[in-house]
Amino acid sequence: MLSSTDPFTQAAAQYLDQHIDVVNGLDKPVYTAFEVADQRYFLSVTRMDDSRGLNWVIVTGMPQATLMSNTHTTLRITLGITLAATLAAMLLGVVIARQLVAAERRLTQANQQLLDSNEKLQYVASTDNLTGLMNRRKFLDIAERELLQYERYQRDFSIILMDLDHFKQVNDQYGHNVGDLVLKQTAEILLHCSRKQDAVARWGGEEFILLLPATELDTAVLVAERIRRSIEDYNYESGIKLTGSFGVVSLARLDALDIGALVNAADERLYQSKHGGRNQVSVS
Ligand SMILES: Nc1nc2c(ncn2[C@@H]2O[C@H](COP(=O)(O)OP(=O)(O)OP(=O)(O)O)[C@@H](O)[C@H]2O)c(=O)[nH]1
Repeated sequence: MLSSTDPFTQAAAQYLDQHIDVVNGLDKPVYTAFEVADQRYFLSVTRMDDSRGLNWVIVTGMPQATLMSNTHTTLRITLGITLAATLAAMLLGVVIARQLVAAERRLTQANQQLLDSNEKLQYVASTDNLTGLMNRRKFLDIAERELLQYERYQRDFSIILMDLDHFKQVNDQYGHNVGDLVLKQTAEILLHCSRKQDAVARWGGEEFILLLPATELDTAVLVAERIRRSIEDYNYESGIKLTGSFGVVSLARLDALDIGALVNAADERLYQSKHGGRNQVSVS
């Protein structure tokens, strides 16, 4: 019935012959395998009826070696693509991670620089550049805060206003640079005579101001006296001797809920000291 000498065709024909009953009853493809002359074949058999009523049996087959080689090639390509994709993804991940780390480092540095400049700006805005003491603006900030504390808790505080006596003569006699040095030395005396929590500021020129928190008038007068004596005893630059005049007030005694009024009252007492002969502390 079949004239082909091809072993696969022969084997397929033989298979169909032996299984013709099974093939006739097929409603879906079947797959099978067999060996012919030490060669293993895979076979797929599909039955089909066409529109003219003819019955067809479609047989496709392939030697195992060819099938395996095709499968291996497909597998190798799939594996190759997967490996390449994984490596590319890892590489991309590493590049992105490095970029992120670098960006974060730059952001942290910029943040730090901003904080540093902000700190410097605040320092410059609140410091007297000759003496290093706080300036008038910073002092007034602190005084306003103390005033709030007084309003809420009735915590009294005192102010000492001090002016060096005849300071003009220092400048005239020794020059402005020595005058500057004397002002710096005075600032050191004030810091030395006060507590850490006291606000010590340069009010302007050769005038200084102190705010003593939680300090009543009597204690503030003692502090002012201690400063007065220290200035009197101090040997300034070039052997200069100086004195200072003081005005002292406390908030509770004045009952003035206004820093301006408080400083004005201290200034009036300072004026009394000047007119009373200088080198003294005036209270009322
Ligand atoms: N070297 C120096 N002198 C200053 C500074 N600020 C103000 N002065 C000087 O301080 C002097 C103040 O003089 P006056 O206001 O007459 O006061 P005084 O000589 O201390 O006299 P009394 O206050 O009346 O005892 C002036 O000569 C100002 O030029 C400063 O930053 N450095």
